[in-house]
Amino acid sequence: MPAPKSPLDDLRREIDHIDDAIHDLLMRRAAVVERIGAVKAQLDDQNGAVAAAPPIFLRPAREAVILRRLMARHAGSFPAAAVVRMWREMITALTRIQGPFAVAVYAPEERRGFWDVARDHFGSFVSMTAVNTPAAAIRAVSEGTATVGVVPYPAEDDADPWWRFLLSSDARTPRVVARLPFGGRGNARGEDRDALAIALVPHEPTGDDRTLLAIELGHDLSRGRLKDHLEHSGLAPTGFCTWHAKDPSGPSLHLVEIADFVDHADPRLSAFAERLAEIPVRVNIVGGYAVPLHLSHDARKV
Ligand SMILES: C=C(O[C@@H]1C=C(C(=O)O)C=C[C@H]1O)C(=O)O
Repeated sequence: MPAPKSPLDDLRREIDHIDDAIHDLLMRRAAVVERIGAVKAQLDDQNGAVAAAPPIFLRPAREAVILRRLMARHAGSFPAAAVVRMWREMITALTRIQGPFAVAVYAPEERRGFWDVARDHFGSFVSMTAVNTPAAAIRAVSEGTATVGVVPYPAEDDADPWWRFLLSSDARTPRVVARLPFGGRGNARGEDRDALAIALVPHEPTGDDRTLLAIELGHDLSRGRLKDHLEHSGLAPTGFCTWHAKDPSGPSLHLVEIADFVDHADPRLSAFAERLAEIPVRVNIVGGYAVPLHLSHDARKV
């Protein structure tokens, strides 16, 4: 006599069908990503990319737009933060089928939190190396041994800020391209501040962005005045870090975060330079990032 049917059997069969459908879609998505990779490599060739430099397939802005769009339609009991984690694992896994991908993370013994947020963002199967200084992460990206570097979000008290090394407009100087975590810290260890991802890809707009400007001033100027000049030029600052070479009254370098996407052609930058006509000024776009998601579900708050 056949065993009586358990009420679980039908439901589990339904799960098996759903899993097949999800799996089919994942395989289909991989095939489309491969086609996108081929188009990107072709475009890179047409744009005369340096032949010796392998194409970089990562597009952090597109990734942010994908996740924002999904979170806007998300409903039901599936935790939103878990959806983001699954997509993050998938996106890097698929970017890796387009071409090489490796991450260099500033994660010395006592700062393991950066390793965790990098792993949450780039997935658990990507090649990831811990380095002991942010400068080493920058070097790895610049030399091509890493596709992405993960460095601490700048802080006011940094004695030797890493962002000073991103001032060159040379094609091998990495740009800031993302802020981590993008979908909440989850169970990442430590209370480290956020991290920034750097890579040799352009800073692209997503519709909700921050831009990091490095402003070199020939004479010292108070932060209040600098802030006024920026605001009057339409560039609303949301954060400041200042670095003085040696002499506090001499030239200073400011890293200013602007609450918008800004590129070199932005008329607000020329308006700003005009306002500062009497002071030698050099503005460098260090990159920027898509504003991270604000998810109500975070493991720490449960
Ligand atoms: C597929 C692409 O390449 C990468 C993979 C993405 C994805 O899996 O959706 C998104 C952006 C890129 O980092 C793309 O550029 O669209």
